[in-house]
Amino acid sequence: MTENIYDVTIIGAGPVGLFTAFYGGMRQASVKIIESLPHTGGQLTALYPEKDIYDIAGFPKVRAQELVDNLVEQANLFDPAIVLGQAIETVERLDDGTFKLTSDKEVHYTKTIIITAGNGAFQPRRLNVGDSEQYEGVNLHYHVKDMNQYKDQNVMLLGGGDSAVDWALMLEPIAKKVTLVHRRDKFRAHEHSVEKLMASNIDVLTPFVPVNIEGTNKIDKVVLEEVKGDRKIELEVDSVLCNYGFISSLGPIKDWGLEIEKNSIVVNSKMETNIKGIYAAGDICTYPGKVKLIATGFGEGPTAINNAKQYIDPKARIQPKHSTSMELL
Ligand SMILES: Cc1cc2nc3c(=O)[nH]c(=O)nc-3n(C[C@H](O)[C@H](O)[C@H](O)COP(=O)(O)OP(=O)(O)OC[C@H]3O[C@@H](n4cnc5c(N)ncnc54)[C@H](O)[C@@H]3O)c2cc1C
Repeated sequence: MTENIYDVTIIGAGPVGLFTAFYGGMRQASVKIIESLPHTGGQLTALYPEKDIYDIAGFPKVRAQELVDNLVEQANLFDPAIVLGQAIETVERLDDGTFKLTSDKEVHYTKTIIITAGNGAFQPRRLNVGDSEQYEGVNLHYHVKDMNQYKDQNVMLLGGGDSAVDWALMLEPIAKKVTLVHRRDKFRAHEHSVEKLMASNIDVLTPFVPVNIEGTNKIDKVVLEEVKGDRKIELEVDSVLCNYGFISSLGPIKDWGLEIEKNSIVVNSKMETNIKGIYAAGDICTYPGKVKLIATGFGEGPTAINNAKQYIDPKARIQPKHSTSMELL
């Protein structure tokens, strides 16, 4: 079993988790990173992939998803194990001092843990209309895994943010027909995308909400109702893509015995929590003067790694060698 015990397991593959994974590799730790969503990137990918960020050191401007792609490329220099689609639920310290982490699907063994869980595990906000739950993964989806799955289909998208509008635009050339339904006349998405939407062949239905779905083995029909009106529309669909955003919750991590203050994990200047061997960094952690920014998390991750390294091997230096002295490839 020893080969399955990682030096560091990072919970959460947001920007801070990804950079922490890179840094762990640079300090020659074996690293596993576990994320509840089916993709990396945390808030950047889930909430604002197309927005430009201006306060990342060295980047006058960078698109959120581009920053995530770069962080993944940087982390992959050291080949960390990346586990997607698993929310970590419980932790147990074993007799030899290592930890056993249990997700909703698997167990993981590790010498140290760095929690970079942001606001907690992200889950898509669900449709909750009729018995919609039974169609999840059949023809009701919350993520696009493969655009070609929608080839020549009648696709209905629900939502008014960037994800809904961007996916509608991307699916338009592939699907037979795309309908976008939003409960308000005004879209929250980027102005430029909304302009493109209005000039496209996408059927935009506002202000409408789905009130019922009909089908047997899959959703065949969606019933829409006008908000504050009495118009009803029934539309036949092949697939429904719901983009109502995400909800996040610290969930079971709250019960691990960690010191929690206002939904954040209390750490000291070494990023240590009150449980030896467990560290926290990024939006999830708090200490006097903490600010929740990507830039601060990018400093906290390396601090956590350097101290975790010394926890595993008391002879290891906290102060790392400079990356410029590393020979890569
Ligand atoms: C609209 C918007 C604009 C922003 N603009 C800026 C900006 O311009 N500059 C800036 O510095 N900051 C900005 N921020 C804030 C920035 O996004 C956060 O500070 C940053 O995402 C924090 O990174 P993180 O890695 O700590 O957490 P997150 O990005 O929240 O990632 C945490 C990840 O951990 C996962 N996770 C949580 N719990 C578990 C679990 N139990 N098991 C497995 N996985 C788990 C979550 O699913 C999530 O993917 C913005 C935020 C928003 C919403």
